[in-house]
Amino acid sequence: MKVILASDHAGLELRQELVAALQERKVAHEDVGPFARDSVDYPDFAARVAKAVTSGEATLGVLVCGTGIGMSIVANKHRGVRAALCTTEFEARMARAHNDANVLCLGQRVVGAGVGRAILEAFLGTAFEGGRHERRVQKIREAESQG
Ligand SMILES: O=C[C@H](O)[C@H](O)[C@H](O)COP(=O)(O)O
Repeated sequence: MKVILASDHAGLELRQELVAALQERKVAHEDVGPFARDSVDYPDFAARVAKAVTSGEATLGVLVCGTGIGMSIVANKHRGVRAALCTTEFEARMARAHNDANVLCLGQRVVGAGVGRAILEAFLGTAFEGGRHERRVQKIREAESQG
């Protein structure tokens, strides 16, 4: 498994915290920035992560902005991305188990470092259940191809 992470300026510190968590757990990852506090535009960084996930360059993506909302909106514009904005561990588990979410979005202005780490661990530690959920995820794919 390889995780790719990005943020905007408003998510930089939480992203760094999540990178540290992945390093501690020896999870393969790539941090694509930004690496300075200058104001940047979240769509640019969301696109980088979305492309890595849909191309297979990375297994899962993590995006952090102020609220996580902008990142989730942009990521979900990319075909094949199922981005989930999570504020709780429960949401993160369900996003993987039921929705086969492949990108986790977090808001640094919403959740603290400890909760953010716990959400990431729940997301990475939960597998897609398949079964009835596979049929529903397939309908998401069909909706994408119609859109
Ligand atoms: O959804 C958007 C994100 O929360 C951005 O991080 C936020 O809009 C950035 O705001 P500002 O430019 O005021 O730091």
